[in-house]
This record gives sequence, C-alpha cells and structure tokens, in this order.
Amino acid sequence: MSCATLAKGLLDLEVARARMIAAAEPVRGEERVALEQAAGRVLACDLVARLDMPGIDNSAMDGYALRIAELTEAGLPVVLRVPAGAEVEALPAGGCARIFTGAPIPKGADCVVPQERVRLDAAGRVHVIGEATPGANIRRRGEEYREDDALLGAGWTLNAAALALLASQGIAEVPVLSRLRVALISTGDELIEPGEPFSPGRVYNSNRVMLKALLERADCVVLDLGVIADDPDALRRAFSAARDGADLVICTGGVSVGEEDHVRPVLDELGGLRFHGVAIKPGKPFAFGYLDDGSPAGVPLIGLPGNPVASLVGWHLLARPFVLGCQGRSVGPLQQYRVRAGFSRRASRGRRELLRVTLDWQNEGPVALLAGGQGSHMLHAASQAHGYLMMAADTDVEEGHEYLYLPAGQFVD
Ligand SMILES: Nc1nc2c(c(=O)[nH]1)N[C@H]1C(S)=C(S)[C@@H](COP(=O)(O)OP(=O)(O)OC[C@H]3O[C@@H](n4cnc5c(N)ncnc54)[C@H](O)[C@@H]3O)O[C@H]1N2
Ligand code: MOO
Repeated sequence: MSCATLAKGLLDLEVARARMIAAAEPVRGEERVALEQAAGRVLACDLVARLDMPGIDNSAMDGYALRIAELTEAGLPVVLRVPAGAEVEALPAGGCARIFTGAPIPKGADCVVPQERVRLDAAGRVHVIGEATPGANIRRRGEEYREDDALLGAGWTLNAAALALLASQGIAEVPVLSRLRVALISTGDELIEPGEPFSPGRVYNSNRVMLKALLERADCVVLDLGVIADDPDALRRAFSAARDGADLVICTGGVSVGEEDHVRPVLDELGGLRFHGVAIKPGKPFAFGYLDDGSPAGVPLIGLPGNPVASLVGWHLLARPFVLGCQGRSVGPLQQYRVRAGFSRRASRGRRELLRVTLDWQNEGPVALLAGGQGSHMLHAASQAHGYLMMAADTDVEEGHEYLYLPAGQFVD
C-alpha cells in the first residue's frame, strides 16, 4: 500500500512495526531453571546434542529381527527375546529374535519384520509373508542428529516439543533469559474493577486483565500499577515509579488527542516520544517513547489506546514484536494469506482496517465472515475471531473477493 493513501500524520503499519522491532534491545541477565519450570522461557544460549539420537540402532516395530540371507522355506526358529531396555546382543546364526518397539537390534540382524507380516508354524518357526527389505523398521543410531550437532539456538522459546527434545537428551536444567519486567498502568477516571458495584458512566477495566494475560503468556513478569486518574501529576508519579522497577512500561488509555489525554505530553516531559499514531483501525493512537532514568537509552514506554480492541490490536501488531525482541526472540514478518470474504463492507478512510473475522470452512476454501460488531470498544467479536482480515486503506470489501488474512494463531504465546 502506498503511504500517500494514509491519513496525514499517521505511520504506515509496516513502518511502525519495523521501528518497534529495531528499537527492541534484548534484556541482559540469565538464570538456570529446571526443565519442568522452563515452559515458555527463552533459551539464553545455543545448545548442542550430548548424545546421538537415536542412541542405538533399535526397532520401530513389534516383530522379528532377522538376517534376510538366512530366510528359507523352512522358516527361522526364535532364539532370542529382546524387550526395550535390553542389552545389545548378537543374533545367533540361523535364528531370529522376537523384538519389541524401541528394543536394540541384535548384532547381525539386518531387518525387522512386523508381527502382522509373519506366520508362526506349529514348531514356532517364523515365516515371512511377502518380501523382507534390508534395513526395514530399523531406526539407525544418529539418524536424527549426532552428538555435538546443533539442537536449539539462543532465543528459542521452549515449547512443549523443545522441552521433550531436551529431556530426550537427559538435560534437566536449562539456561534461560531473565524475564522481562513490564509495569502495567491503566488510565481513566471512569474505570472500576470487575467485582465492584456498577454505576452509570463507570466502565469496567477490561484492558488490565487482558494485557496481564497477554504479557504473562509472553513470559513477562507483570508489575501491575493499577488505575491512574486522568491527571498529569498522577501520571507523572506513576511513570516515575514504573521506570524504576521495570524494563518496559505499558499503559492504556489517555493516548489520543483530547485534553483529558495526558500520556503523550507527560512522556515527552519525562523522556521523549518517538512516534505517535499508526494508520490502523482499530489501534490508531499508539505511542512509543522512552522515560529518562539516567541510563543511556532510558526505559521504553508503550501507550496503547483505551478502547479495548484497539489495545488488543496494538499489542498484536506492535507491542508484542517489541516484547519478543526484548526477550531475544526472533520476530518474523506477519503471516498472511489470501482468503475470500463472505460479506461486503465500506472501506476505512486513510487507515488499514483489521476486521475481526471467523473462517467458515464449509465451502470449497475458507470464507471470512465478520465475527460480530467491529467497533473498537466491541470485545465480543474480538473474543470470537479466528484472525484479522487486513483491508488496505480506502478499499471496500466486496463479497467473493480475496483479501489478506492474518491468522490469530501467530499472536498466541
Ligand atoms: N478527536 C479525536 N478523538 C479521538 C480520536 C481522534 O483521533 N481524535 N481517536 C479515537 C480513537 S481511534 C481511539 S482508539 C480512542 C482512544 O483514545 P485514548 O487512548 O485516549 O483512550 P481513552 O479516551 O482514555 O478511552 C477511550 C475509550 O476506552 C475506554 N477505556 C479506557 N481504558 C479502558 C480500560 N482499561 N478498560 C476498558 N475500557 C477502557 C474509555 O472508557 C473510553 O470509552 O480515542 C478516539 N478519540
Ligand atoms: O483506533 Mo481507534 O481504535 O479506531 O478506535
């Protein structure tokens, strides 16, 4: 999309995203944690294999290990029984071994025939039904990787399979990066907390629990500073307190242009605003800057919009890549592919629109349907959406036409 079509003064999404990614400085500090505690943590250094994988030649099937050259019409007697965990033995000449999945291949055997493909005669001799192929059903030592081969790189997020991989190497403790400490501030005089009695004009704080969940899922330690009034002095005090204990400050609300919106001027006063306003809907009043704490760079601050869905979109597209970068994790380009729209809709002027959609798979290919109301305060559709249909600025949605779709799975930590 050409920047010329964007509303004046707003950054293009890709430009803003690139600036967030470039600004992210990986946190220093690491610790060793037990494998059981390491889910979702970020590896602090490269790890190499300690052992060949598999460690020995072993059987992929329950069956019989034999030498193909010794197969005759008379069949082979079973002369050995090899369960998983047994010592490696030699296969005596002229016989075969009853073997089980994972058990070591006896020396001299060159094939495992699954038990479904053998016939046992009255004397208990093994007859192979069909062909026996050399090497069949034998998992070779080191066929996956060898000792000292690269296993996982620094910056890798330890997902369940990665933990299992390390466990398979006998690794019980891993070096991980220190968790990013994020101070979370909600601004707004109107805010009350869930559980408090409702009164007209009050708004339940939805951003707090949403961002806390997103940050914790992204392996951050959240320092929740609660709700701060729409007042520059209160905000000044909150930002000053936040910068002293956190690697990053995130606040929501008060980041737009009204005289009740104090985030931008206070950020400017306490450090410096780097940019404000991104050409996306929702999520336009996104602010990024630094609070001066005496260090060369200062403490980064992200101001997300108050409208909850705008805050969510700002997290997904701009704040999360910054957090990932601060955690030493790699941030790839947005995953997107083209999907047919099952609805028509007028364009957003001057901003890309991120429509919250579900995918209907009942037709030949997926069809995107609106997940519900699209206002930036409308959380129901956001809670149901499978992803975003990303519309270029000033482009109407026409039913049956294809548009870029961003699956929500890419934003899940
Ligand atoms: N004259 C203009 N007005 C607005 C503009 C603009 O460009 N010119 N931008 C609009 C857009 S777009 C958005 S998005 C909002 C965001 O404004 P703020 O970030 O300043 O947010 P607030 O004004 O504080 O609140 C907006 C809205 O969200 C509710 N809110 C705030 N915090 C929470 C929370 N923690 N949980 C739930 N809901 C929250 C708040 O009550 C308001 O209803 O500005 C537009 N205005
Ligand atoms: O960016 Mo606002 O989120 O359009 O409503």
